[in-house]
Amino acid sequence: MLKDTVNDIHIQSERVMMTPAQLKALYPASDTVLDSVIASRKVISDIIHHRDPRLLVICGPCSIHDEKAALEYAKRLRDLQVAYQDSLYIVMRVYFEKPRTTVGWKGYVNDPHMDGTFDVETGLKRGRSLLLKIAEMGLPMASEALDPISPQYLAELFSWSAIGARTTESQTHRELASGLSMPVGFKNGTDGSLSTALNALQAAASGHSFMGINTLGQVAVIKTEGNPDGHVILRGGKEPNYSDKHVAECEALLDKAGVVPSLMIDCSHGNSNKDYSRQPIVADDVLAQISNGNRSIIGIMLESHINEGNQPSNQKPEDMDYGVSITDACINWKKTAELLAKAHAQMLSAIPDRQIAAV
Ligand SMILES: O=C[C@H](O)[C@H](O)COP(=O)(O)O
Ligand SMILES: C=C(OP(=O)(O)O)C(=O)O
Repeated sequence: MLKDTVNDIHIQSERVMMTPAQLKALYPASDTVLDSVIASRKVISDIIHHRDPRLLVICGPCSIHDEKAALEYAKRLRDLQVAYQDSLYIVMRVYFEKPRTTVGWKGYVNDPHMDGTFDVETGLKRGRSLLLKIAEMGLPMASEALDPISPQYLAELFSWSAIGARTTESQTHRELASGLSMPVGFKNGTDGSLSTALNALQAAASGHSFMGINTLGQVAVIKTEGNPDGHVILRGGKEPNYSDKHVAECEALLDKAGVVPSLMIDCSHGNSNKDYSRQPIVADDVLAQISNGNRSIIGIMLESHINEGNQPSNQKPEDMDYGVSITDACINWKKTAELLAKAHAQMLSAIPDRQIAAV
């Protein structure tokens, strides 16, 4: 075949995929699962709007690469979710799509075999099947909305989403967030810029019209209503930004913009200086702020796995250590359980003071 010298000159190949509707038919969600997703999105919205005084905890591996380990982690987390439900609302990070600073493995959907074969359709199938298994345990799940097409395949099973530090400034992601069915947190920029997240929050609260796909896989103009459950996530940048001084600065900006004074602190990434072992230090500081009367902090994020640290992603799956992250380093299960037990105790004492009127 003659190579077209005008169009697609940098495209090597294309593969037509099954539609979102076909994937959903292959891996259908039961009414019980869908009801629990609806209920958990409502709880999270209530926390963001200060109608529920509990602390939202988005906790789990930096990325999913192994179904067995993900399910074992989910079972353990579900036990703590039930045990601490009076004080914490625990949601598992089930991150299938990874943004990269330059290049690297882009996640379970993009390359599920981790060998550069980019078997996206298998990634979506495995992803949806795993989400259903975790949802059936009754554990709500969180993701990063990175690819603008994949939500049609997977988003109905997520209760919370993040727009990441590398995409908060992107119009595509703001439009996407404006139409997502769950609450969305916007990270500050990788350089620490708060205005990036604040602008995103405001942009996504508005309705937009943009090109996307529908559930039948057809290209469509999507008209959205705007997402009323946006909030900022402080994740640090050139320096950490979780201290009371940084929180006060963010509160002042939210106040000036007339938006709901709700923010989450990511204890990892720039806030831990990318040293996973610092996450409990950040969490301690945040919990102390809450104990001292802070009202705007509605949640924390933790990168946690069964075993600590991380390992290279370019090994054969059989050579990989079980339950160890292949992207950012994570705290292990023991540290996670200790941290959540402490958070539970501190939030139980703080909750009576957090019973403030709806915003
Ligand atoms: O949370 C994960 C990482 O911080 C993010 O995907 C960027 O990773 P990278 O800098 O290793 O590419
Ligand atoms: C990529 C992530 O975070 P950030 O956008 O803050 O780097 C993440 O939470 O996985």
